[in-house]
Amino acid sequence: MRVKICGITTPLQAEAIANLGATDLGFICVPTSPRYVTPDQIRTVVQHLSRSIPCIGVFANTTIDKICQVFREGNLTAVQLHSHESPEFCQQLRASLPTGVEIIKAIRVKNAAALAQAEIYAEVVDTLLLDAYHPGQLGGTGQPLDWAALQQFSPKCPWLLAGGLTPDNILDALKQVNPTGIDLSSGVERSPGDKDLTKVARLFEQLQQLSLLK
Ligand SMILES: O=C(O)c1ccccc1NCC(=O)[C@H](O)[C@H](O)COP(=O)(O)O
Repeated sequence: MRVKICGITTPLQAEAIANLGATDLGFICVPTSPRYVTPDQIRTVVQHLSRSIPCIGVFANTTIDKICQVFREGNLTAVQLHSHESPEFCQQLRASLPTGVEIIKAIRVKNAAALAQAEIYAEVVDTLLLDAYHPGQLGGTGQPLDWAALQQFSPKCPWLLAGGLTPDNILDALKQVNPTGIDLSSGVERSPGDKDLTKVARLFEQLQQLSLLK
């Protein structure tokens, strides 16, 4: 299973989290976030990783030019769009990024209509990410989704479950929902941007238990 740990800010934590089993690292490129990292900071983290692992930049309310600039300068490998980007925006971004770069579209699930909207994006992006809707925060909210309402969600492309996942609730979530992967941020933190390696380790212990059960 794909396990993306998002809101990475330091080389030491990135390396430790990759070694614990994360398949992807997420970097918040949204200046208003407490987890914001500059392209220089991302590049430093990426350069210090002892092995290559997908590094995803998370963007919101910005332009294609800016995304492409940060993508290049940060040495990123994929892009996650976390705001109101239209399907046309996703297509234009695809044409502007190097061939093969993964585009992930986050859908903040406010109601059933959001799930229907997700099906439209599944035609133009590589991967979907379902996150919690919060009126005042774009992401990293710690709010779980209604997992029971996602049992039938089966888009045409791979998808990641996000929103308020923790080492304590991950097994419960994955018993109800069957995503391609998961994304965690605040559930494995001490404070915004400061990951708690003990919680990350416990997450992977829990996931190990799940693979033994399956
Ligand atoms: O994490 C942020 O601060 C953030 C700010 C602006 C846009 C997106 C942001 N995070 C995106 C993520 O992919 C988070 O991992 C996702 O929202 C889940 O967060 P959490 O509920 O804390 O696990």
